[in-house]
Order: sequence, then structure tokens, then C-alpha cells
Amino acid sequence: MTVLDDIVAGVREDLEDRRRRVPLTEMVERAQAAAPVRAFDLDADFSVIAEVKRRSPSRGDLAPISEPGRLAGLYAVGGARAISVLTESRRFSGSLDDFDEVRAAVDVPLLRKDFMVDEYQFHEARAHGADLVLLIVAALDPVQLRDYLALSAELGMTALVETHDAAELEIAADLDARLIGINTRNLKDLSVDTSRFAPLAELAPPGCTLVAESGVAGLADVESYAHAGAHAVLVGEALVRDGDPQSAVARFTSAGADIRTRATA
Ligand SMILES: O=C(O)c1ccccc1NCC(=O)[C@H](O)[C@H](O)COP(=O)(O)O
Repeated sequence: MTVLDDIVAGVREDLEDRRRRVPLTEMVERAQAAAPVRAFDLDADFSVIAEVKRRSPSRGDLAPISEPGRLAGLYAVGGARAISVLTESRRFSGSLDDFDEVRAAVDVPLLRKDFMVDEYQFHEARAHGADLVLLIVAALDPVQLRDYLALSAELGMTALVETHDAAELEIAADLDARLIGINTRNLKDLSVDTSRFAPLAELAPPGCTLVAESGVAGLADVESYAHAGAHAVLVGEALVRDGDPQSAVARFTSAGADIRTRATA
């Protein structure tokens, strides 16, 4: 069993508990009654998607984050274009409670960062006020990918379609995904190799908004991703460990924007 299979198996078990408590029909109604979606700006010069991440399978405990809403507030003041909140509990110690706290604290678009493998989770995400959801190509078959991309759009949410290699990028391109992530974390051994981004970025479909995911330890990584064509970076560990996450988001955003503006001038 791969790490991804193992994570997904746990996600499915936890999901069944929630579905027993709140059936799909009720969750659909809650999603319909949710506050309107806040649109993620796909055309910004450069965006930081700042993540609320307590722990991870690869790195263990990262930060206790006793007040996720407060951390998200600092990200927002620093200029985060969106905030990613991990809601997977077993491996990342995230939760929908964290998501709710963040939702109550900030007005920026929120990404529900989870392993989305069932229709229920999309309605649930919207019911909790999500504006973006993650679709991991490696975790879904082609029919699920197409259906969940359509369902996300139907619910008004933007899907971040996450890829790891050329074959997955081709699948994302065939789906006409507008927001495509290239995650430089290998899902088999969980190692991160930021140098994987540049050659893959060249294969991204023209016109998409490209997000570099994982491995940002500092400004040099943001700059190198932006040079290679990233329009956004998704940053977790470096921000939750930073003593001043607000300034870190601001620095990353302006460094990336400088490079992207020069590249398109
Ligand atoms: O972070 C992990 O160890 C991990 C393991 C298995 C699947 C996904 C995983 N991470 C999800 C992510 O994509 C990252 O949280 C995100 O890209 C931020 O990465 P980082 O800035 O390196 O914390």
C-alpha cells in the first residue's frame, strides 16, 4: 500500500462517520445555504497561498497552532491571496473545526486542503465556506477527476488540480483545468525536489495559472519557482515555523511579483 492509498483509506473511514451524522441530502442543503464564494484571483501578478499545517507525514509535528484563526489573520494582513487549511486529521492533525475558525477570522478565499475522493466532501467543503478545493490527479481516476472538477464549478469553487509529473500534467491539460499545481513532493517516498518544477512547468498548458507546491524554505525558492513560470506558491512548513508569518508572506509575494512582472514586461 502506498502512503497515498493509506491516507485515502483513513479519509474514507472518517468520511463515513461524518456522513452517518449528517447525510448527503442535508449536506447539499447546507452547501446551498452557505455564504457566497470568494473568488480566487487567477490573474494576479503573483500569489502566495499560505497554509495552516500542524504536522505532516514527512516532517512530523511542525507547529502547535493553538489559534488557527489568528495565524490566518496574519497571513491575510501579509497579503496571502488564499489560505489553505488542512482538514485531514490522521496524518496532518487538521480538522473542519480549524477550517471553521479560519473562515470566521478572514475574508480571503479558503482552500479546503484534503484528499477529496467522494462527492460528499465537496458539498461539505462548500457548506463550511470553502472557495477552493484540491483535486490530486494521482488519487482519482479520469471519470472522478472530470466529475469532481464539474461539481466544484457547479458549487462555485475553483479546483486546484495537483500534478506530479508530465503524464499527470497532460491529464490536467485535457480537463482544461485553469488552476494547476505542480507538487515537487514525491508521493511515494515523500521527498521534495524543487528542481523538478522547472522542466514540468514548461509542459503546463498555456493560459493556466500555475502553482508551485511544497519545498519553499525561503525567498530563494520563491524566486526560483517564479523564474520557472510559477504564478503562485503554496507554502506550509516555512510559514507555520516562521516567527513573523505576516512579513514572510509579504516578502514572498513581492519577490515573486517582481520576477513575474519582469518576465512578462
Ligand atoms: O507534507 C507532506 O508530508 C505530505 C505527505 C503526503 C501527501 C501530501 C503532503 N503534503 C501536502 C502538500 O502538498 C503540502 O502541504 C504543501 O504543498 C505545502 O508544502 P510545504 O510548504 O513543503 O509544507
